[in-house]
Amino acid sequence: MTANRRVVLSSDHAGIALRRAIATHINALGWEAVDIGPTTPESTPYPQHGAAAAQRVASEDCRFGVIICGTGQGIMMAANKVPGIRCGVCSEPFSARMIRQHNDANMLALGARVVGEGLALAIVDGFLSAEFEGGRHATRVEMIAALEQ
Ligand SMILES: O=C(CO)[C@H](O)[C@H](O)COP(=O)(O)O
Repeated sequence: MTANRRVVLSSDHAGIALRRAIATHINALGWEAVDIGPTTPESTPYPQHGAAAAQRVASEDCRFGVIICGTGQGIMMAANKVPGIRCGVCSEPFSARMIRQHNDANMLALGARVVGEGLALAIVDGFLSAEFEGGRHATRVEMIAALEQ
């Protein structure tokens, strides 16, 4: 499958079960889940996993990323340190649609200790089905990019 249908998935130890459920769901939707782990349940620091997934998106090897830790917050913070990444934490589908439509987000962060599996899948659906609207929002996204200089 081409890079523009690939979704990289990563998590810390808190997000392993949810990550696997999301990978299965993403594949069933016709995207290709690129699950970069971790696979074992030992405690593992979220910054390295957020950064690893973010690099796959920033390098355009994958179109989107979905990253998971206990709250989604720490792994989101790490991912957003990688130039070109726009990642938001979402706990409901409306925000997941809006970060695509208005913010052109390329990564979604979820909290495995915040949302259950059913809600998480609905959030992923919202994120993957929405399109960036451009227009006035493009100017604002360009302003975010300028902050990276
Ligand atoms: O949510 C997180 C970061 O934002 C982490 O998953 C959480 O801090 C891990 O905690 P613990 O080491 O107690 O499992």
